[in-house]
Formats: sequence, C-alpha cells, structure tokens
Amino acid sequence: MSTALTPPAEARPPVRHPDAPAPGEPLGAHYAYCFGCGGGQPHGLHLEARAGEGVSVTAEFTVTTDHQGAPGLAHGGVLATALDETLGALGWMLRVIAVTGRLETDFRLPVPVGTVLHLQAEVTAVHGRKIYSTATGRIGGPEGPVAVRADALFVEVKVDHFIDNGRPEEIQAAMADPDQVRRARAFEVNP
Ligand SMILES: CCCCCCCC/C=C\CCCCCCCC(=O)SCCNC(=O)CCNC(=O)[C@H](O)C(C)(C)COP(=O)(O)OP(=O)(O)OC[C@H]1O[C@@H](n2cnc3c(N)ncnc32)[C@H](O)[C@@H]1OP(=O)(O)O
Repeated sequence: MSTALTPPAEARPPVRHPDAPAPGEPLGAHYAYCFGCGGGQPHGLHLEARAGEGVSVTAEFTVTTDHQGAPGLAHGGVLATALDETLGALGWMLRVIAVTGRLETDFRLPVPVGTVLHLQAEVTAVHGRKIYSTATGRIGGPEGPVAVRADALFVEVKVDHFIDNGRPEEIQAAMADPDQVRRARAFEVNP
C-alpha cells in the first residue's frame, strides 16, 4: 500500500453517524444516471449496496457481457469501478459527501462473466477531510476467495463540488428533481 494511503498517527477511528441507515438496509442509488449504481444506465453496473455494521457497507455486482475485457472475463477497470462505487457508498454511513482521491487496486483472480461479485467496504480512519478505506470483492459467495481488493483515500466535499464542476444540463436536471435533492442531503452532516 502506498504511503499516501497510510493514515497519519493523528487520524481517528471512523464514527458511524447516528442517522446512518440500519444494518441490512438498502442504500439505493445516489444518482439515477451513475454508471456504478444508477438504474438509468443500461450498461452500468447496477451495483446494490446495503448498510453494514459500524462504518461498513456490502454490495453485489453481477458481471454481464457488457463488462468484458478479455472474452468471458470482467474488465479490470470495471472491477475497479465496482470497488470505487462500494467505497463511495460509505458516505451514507458517515453522512458525508466524499469523492475518490486515490484508489489502489489488487487483482488476484480472474472474474468470469456471470459471476456475482460480493463486495464489502469499511472506513478505517478519518483525518480532517480525508477518509481512509478498504474494500474486497469475493467470488463464489460472500465468504468466497478474494478476487479483487482496494485501499482508498476519499476526500470530503460539499455539494458545491458537483454544482460548480458538473455540466450545467445534468446539474440543472438534478437540482430540479426533489428526489435527487433528498438523496444529496442524506449524505450531508448539516443539510
Ligand atoms: C442537487 C445537486 C446535485 C448533486 C448531487 C450529488 C450527490 C452526490 C452524492 C454522492 C456522490 C458520491 C459519488 C461516489 C462515486 C464513486 C466515487 C467516485 O468515483 S468520485 C469521482 C472521482 N473522483 C474525482 O472526480 C475527484 C477529483 N479530484 C478533486 O476534485 C480534488 O482533487 C479533491 C476534491 C479530491 C481534493 O481537492 P481539494 O482542493 O478539495 O483538497 P486538497 O487540499 O487538494 O486535498 C485535501 C487533502 O487530501 C489529500 N489528497 C487529495 N488527493 C489526494 C491523493 N490523490 N492522494 C493522496 N492524498 C490526496 C491532500 O493532500 C490534502 O491532505 P491534507 O489536508 O493537506 O493533509
């Protein structure tokens, strides 16, 4: 693991937000057109995440023919996306909006089309706006062998990060959608 992903000595253990969804509760999509979790992306991952214990989440992603790199095998970038999306869902547990700063991925086993990837992610430490986290993707069941894993650094941002940087068409549509505004607020500590 690179030094940038090692929490400094002053980092604190993560604290589950009191209003975090209960363990087992589905988290839903943070944006309908998200490539990772949105229902509105025909070739997306349609990843479904649930709250876990503490500051953790679980998720499942079924590899389809849309996700191939080599014939019959998942593309590594798609698997990294599944890890990234699962790690991103940890924001629901902290009620913080955070984006990926760094994502370091180990690919340990090939993942065939048709596989259900069982993902688990947890926050390991928090230091200021920096959120340190780790994730695994297992095949053959939730207790199966680890096919992919990642360590990550997410950085907390305000909703302005998206409003200021996103293309105006999509931002205006999102801001006009009460359901999207509700989802964005669910991520924020002080909405
Ligand atoms: C109604 C309105 C509609 C909106 C609704 C939206 C709802 C959304 C809800 C939830 C969204 C969740 C989405 C999850 C999706 C899955 C996750 C992704 O794929 S996210 C996309 C990929 N990532 C990016 O696009 C980031 C691009 N990068 C940036 O924007 C900046 O670089 C950013 C924000 C990461 C940092 O920039 P700075 O200017 O804010 O802050 P600085 O000072 O540079 O960094 C803060 C600290 O972090 C460290 N840091 C930053 N990047 C680092 C890196 N790559 N490696 C190591 N350290 C890093 C720095 O060294 C600094 O540390 P020191 O405070 O000094 O100790």
